[in-house]
Amino acid sequence: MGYTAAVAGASGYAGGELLRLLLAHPAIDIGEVTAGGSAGSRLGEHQPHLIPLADRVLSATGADTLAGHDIVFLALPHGRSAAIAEQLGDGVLIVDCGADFRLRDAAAWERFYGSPHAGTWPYGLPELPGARTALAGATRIAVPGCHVTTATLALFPGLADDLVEPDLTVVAVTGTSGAGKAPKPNLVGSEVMGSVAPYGVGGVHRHNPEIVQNLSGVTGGPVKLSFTPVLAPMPRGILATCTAPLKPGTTAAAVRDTYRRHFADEPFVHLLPEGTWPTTAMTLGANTALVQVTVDEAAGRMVAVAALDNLTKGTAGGAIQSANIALGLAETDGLPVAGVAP
Ligand SMILES: NC(=O)C1=CN([C@@H]2O[C@H](COP(=O)(O)OP(=O)(O)OC[C@H]3O[C@@H](n4cnc5c(N)ncnc54)[C@H](OP(=O)(O)O)[C@@H]3O)[C@@H](O)[C@H]2O)C=CC1
Ligand SMILES: CC(=O)N[C@@H](CCC(=O)OP(=O)(O)O)C(=O)O
Repeated sequence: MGYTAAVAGASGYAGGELLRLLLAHPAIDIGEVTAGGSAGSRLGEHQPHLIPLADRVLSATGADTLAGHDIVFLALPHGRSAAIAEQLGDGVLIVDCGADFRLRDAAAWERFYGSPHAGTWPYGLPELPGARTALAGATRIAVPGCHVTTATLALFPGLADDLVEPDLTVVAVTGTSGAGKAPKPNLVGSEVMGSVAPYGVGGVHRHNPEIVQNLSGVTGGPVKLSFTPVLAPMPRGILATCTAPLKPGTTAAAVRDTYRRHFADEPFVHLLPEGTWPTTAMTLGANTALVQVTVDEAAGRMVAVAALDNLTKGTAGGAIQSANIALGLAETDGLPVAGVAP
């Protein structure tokens, strides 16, 4: 059976990546494409790489333009999803790339986002234990933040198998497209090029509570996290270096075996061969997350590194993967597994 999907925020980075992937999806056709201030203009003005869609005209984002589709992908600024979802009703699958429905803890939401909590939707990270069951048949999906997907995939097997203490450090280097298309003061070209810069330092980044939510869900107990994002002069990609203290008796072989087992049946998450470390380049344009793990004996810590493309597995690809599960399609439909190299 064929489905039709609308994409809201089609002029932005996440919307553009959704459209690129949906063009190759065997069971989903592209319906309405919508935007904010760009409504009325040709899609080709904003996404010149999407040749087959160049002459589509962006419409205004609203329940009227988004209604009548089987699926609505929302790639809008935070805070816009609840009103749209309410007006569209229950008979449509809504997949929100924004943050509005990711957190379960309303107090944490208010502390990090500074606005009232909209609610919680089934969480779109299929590889997390139990997630596929919650996603099957869902009509609402909250797509994780891109740093969150990277850190969660790097760390959850070690925590799930009780090999490490839940006292975690994550340093995640990210490309600039994670910040969206709208101009930002710290994203002026001459300041980004030729330099790397930390931001959101000291536990204040809004992905902190989401990483903790995922990993404390795995351990069933509290999780301590120090998370530092670092902006790098590249358009796409995230590489997260994650460490945790080893529990007594944990060996390098046990760590490797655990990661191999957890990812064995995953179509998109792979433990690389021993000695090969992930790079962002290996994942560009693919829905993959590539992981390597080792033990730093002298420091007594596990070191897990994960790389992914923030716009693909980190947003649009992850959104489509979860939508495939919700609709009962093959999870891999329309999703590339090979990156672009060099
Ligand atoms: N970029 C990434 O790596 C990731 C992004 N996300 C999330 O995806 C969402 C989109 O992000 P991204 O694509 O990067 O952002 P962009 O700034 O690139 O795009 C934003 C889109 O939203 C539209 N828009 C802006 N304001 C309004 C409005 N008031 N009403 C309707 N449409 C509006 C814009 O249209 P117009 O051109 O008309 O302004 C544009 O299409 C965000 O919630 C973000 O947090 C999630 C994970 C990772
Ligand atoms: C480089 C950069 O600024 N990246 C963004 C993360 C993008 C993301 O995952 O977005 P949402 O959680 O907003 O959906 C950031 O760190 O805020």
